[in-house]
Amino acid sequence: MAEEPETRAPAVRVRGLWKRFGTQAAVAGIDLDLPAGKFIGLVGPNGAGKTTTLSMVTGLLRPDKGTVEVVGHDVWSDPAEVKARIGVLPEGLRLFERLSGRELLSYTGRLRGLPGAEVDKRATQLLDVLDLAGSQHKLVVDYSTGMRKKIGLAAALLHNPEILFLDEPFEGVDPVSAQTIRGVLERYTHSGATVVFSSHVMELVESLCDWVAVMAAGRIRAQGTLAHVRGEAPSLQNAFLELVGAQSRDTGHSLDWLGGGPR
Ligand SMILES: Nc1ncnc2c1ncn2[C@@H]1O[C@H](COP(=O)(O)OP(=O)(O)OP(=O)(O)O)[C@@H](O)[C@H]1O
Repeated sequence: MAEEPETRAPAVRVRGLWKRFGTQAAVAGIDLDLPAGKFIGLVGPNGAGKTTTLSMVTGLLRPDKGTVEVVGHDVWSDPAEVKARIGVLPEGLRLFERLSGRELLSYTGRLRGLPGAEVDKRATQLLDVLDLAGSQHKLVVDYSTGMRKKIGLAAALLHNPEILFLDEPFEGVDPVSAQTIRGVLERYTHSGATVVFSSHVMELVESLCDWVAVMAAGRIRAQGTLAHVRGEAPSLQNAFLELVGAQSRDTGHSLDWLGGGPR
């Protein structure tokens, strides 16, 4: 199927990216061209290399080999330019636990060089939209998993980045909060910004994303528009299982002791 012609420069351009941990290649020489202004899903099974890839793309982990450009700037030779343009919600989000949600946003906004009054205005709006206004004076250490994701998202959005990278943003989030996060992200991409997020949840990716990259065992198995990656398969889930070679996997026949029979 023909891809739509892309007029804007890619949001992310990755060439020959490698990362090894000991003898294992977590990311094995990948190339990626992520278009600007799209809602992009990076999908793959556990251990595929999604977090390692996102960490290298956002300047959190140094690659062994390869290059990453974000909106035309090299992540490793031009880090300040890149970091000013991106927002990141990393995996295993580390936050300043002894600050309240409101203080965390004030601190983040000032680190980003925003004027105090603007930080206050944006923080109030984000806390409100993300349904955290009632907990804004609570310490982050006392936040639930979903609240931590939401305050992390608010901190990542505060400086109005061009690209937002989110590692499993919906994990541990209840359906109401997920809907709220989804609304914020949809509004953000409709204004021309780019979202790149990792997930295992195919239904979610299928309903949110217009562009998908499928990763397995450290390699990119497919990338392109949702329709292109789905191909003839009835759903993204089916296409994904085929791409990662999971269709024929033993689904537990060897566990003949499990369930009925003697205990
Ligand atoms: N710091 C590390 N030290 C050693 N091995 C690592 C490290 N980080 C990742 N790995 C290994 O690299 C591989 C890719 O891990 P990664 O976390 O990138 O996968 P993932 O696709 O994000 O997985 P998941 O969906 O389970 O979070 C895994 O086999 C993992 O064990």
